[in-house]
Amino acid sequence: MTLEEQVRGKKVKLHDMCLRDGMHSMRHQISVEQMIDISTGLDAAGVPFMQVTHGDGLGGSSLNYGRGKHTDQEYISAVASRVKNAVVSVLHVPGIGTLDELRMAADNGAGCVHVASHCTEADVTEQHIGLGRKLGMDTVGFLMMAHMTTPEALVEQALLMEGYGATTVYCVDSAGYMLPDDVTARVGALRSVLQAETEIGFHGHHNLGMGIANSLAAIASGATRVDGSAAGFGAGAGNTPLEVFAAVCDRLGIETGIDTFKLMDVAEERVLPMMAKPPRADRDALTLGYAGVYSTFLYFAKDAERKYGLPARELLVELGRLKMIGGQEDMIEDTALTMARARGLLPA
Ligand SMILES: C[C@H](O)CC(=O)C(=O)O
Ligand SMILES: [Mn+2]
Repeated sequence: MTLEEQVRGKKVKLHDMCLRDGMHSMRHQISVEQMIDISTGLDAAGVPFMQVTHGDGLGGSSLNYGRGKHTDQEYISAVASRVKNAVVSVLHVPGIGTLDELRMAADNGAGCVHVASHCTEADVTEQHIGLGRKLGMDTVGFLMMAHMTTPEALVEQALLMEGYGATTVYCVDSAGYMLPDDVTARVGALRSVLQAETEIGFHGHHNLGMGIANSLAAIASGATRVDGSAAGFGAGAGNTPLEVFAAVCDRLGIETGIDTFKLMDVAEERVLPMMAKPPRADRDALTLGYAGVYSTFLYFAKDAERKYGLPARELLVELGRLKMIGGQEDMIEDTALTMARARGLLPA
């Protein structure tokens, strides 16, 4: 079967990430006014879900991850009180965010939660998925850095999340490392084992320029939810550019319910002007995808380059070799210092 034959007529829910994943590229400094401008535009374009929080999710505003311009509560309440149809979602990483913060998000109008863990650590999500369900939220298990484990092992983790109550489970290509066959293997494995009523999602990064191709592979393998960002605004080289993906879906007969021209206008007129630096696969962002490194490490590595004269690309390759994962942001500085000292860039 051709790809078109595999996907034509499928119904897919697109989820915009520019106001959450894009936070990484803005060092978490998006203003409430920008949030309102963009979220109301996305809503009018018919985007069914949009995510709003600090880039690292609820409670992310900290020394380790970077302080946010506003609190999560300010962002969530501002957006949720203005959008008419879209569901406002939050990212929630147990250990960064607390159960109280999840309650706060629901109280302020968030209707969906992505409960995230590293792809081999789903057991930390039990209480949080349970609370999401109890609060009546659309509760999603979000398995990050999914390239670091096998399809079979990913299925085991997804089964845990499903058992805790997640009604959707995501395969997350946090590093933008996967190629379409990697996505097909993982999403296909999830689809063949999880219950029929459990939805499968895919969240891509565009570090190797594969966001669109990988999202199509996910749909062909059974995913019904796909994340992307207007104007591609996300960590690393950005997420799957949502307006481009919506246009591709139109061409292939995939039903998204989105007004593609309106979404293009939001990307062009509201998101693009906000970006200090539009994400692109420069040599550092490309290295994330090439070496399988967490996309959110990009700006930390660029900071280390400025401070110590250590090429960001070389630091990222080392972080990949050390298999550093989300939550180990403090180790970026540590590794940079070790490398800089070893190279005589700093006193021993
Ligand atoms: C905290 C990360 O930005 C979550 C995410 O979007 C990813 O893993 O990708
Ligand atoms: Mn992401």
